[in-house]
Amino acid sequence: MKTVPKTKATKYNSPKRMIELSRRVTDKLNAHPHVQWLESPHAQLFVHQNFLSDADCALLIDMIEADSAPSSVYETMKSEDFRTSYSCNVKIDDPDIQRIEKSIADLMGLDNDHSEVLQGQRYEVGQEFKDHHDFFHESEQYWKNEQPNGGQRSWTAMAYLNEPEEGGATAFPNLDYQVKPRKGMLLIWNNMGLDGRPNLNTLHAGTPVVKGTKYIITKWFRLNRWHGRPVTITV
Ligand SMILES: O=C(O)CCC(=O)C(=O)O
Ligand SMILES: [Fe+2]
Repeated sequence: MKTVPKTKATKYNSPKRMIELSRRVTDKLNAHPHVQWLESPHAQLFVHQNFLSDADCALLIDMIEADSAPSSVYETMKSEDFRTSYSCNVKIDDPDIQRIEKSIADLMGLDNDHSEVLQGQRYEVGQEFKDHHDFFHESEQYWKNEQPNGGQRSWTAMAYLNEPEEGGATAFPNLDYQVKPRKGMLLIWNNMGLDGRPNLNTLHAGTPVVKGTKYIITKWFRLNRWHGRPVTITV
């Protein structure tokens, strides 16, 4: 696996604890009858084809749509120009959201309070999320702020809420994988390598939607407890 140059091991990125997490999650997922391992020597990726019910997909889409109304919205990443989709943090105190969040954390054997607030995204035709890593690049300025706020991102879970008519696949260029959106499907991967350090081969993109609309939810887990609260912007 291709990993980043060695940085100092701290409680915010501890490779030892990342390796423990990796074992815990892979054991849990490998034992699950409906989870498939997407075989790759370069990264740990899994898929659950039928994770979310149609009703849950519908209520999540409704929530993403409602959030785009000109009222009070949560917004964190809109400023990143490589991400042209519309994104929102869903209502964290909604009982359905809490149930869905818990079901993802339970499936993976991870603590829900180590994950960031569930994020919803809508991509219209032409919108995309260009090549990026979900882990934090520890040489960047933002890493200082993220350290006490849960530390490094460990695992990602993302679910497709619908199927755009064309385009919108999630591409992993270093792994030669393109995952085509399927309604209710959950895609899970480890952002760390087998050495417990950020794995550059997890580079991925939400490719442009060609026809239709794409809706997803993403959940990023941290090594430690996440204390972040979304910033509220009133439009
Ligand atoms: O839209 C996609 O397929 C990828 C989304 C993604 O990479 C993310 O939310 O971190
Ligand atoms: Fe991502």
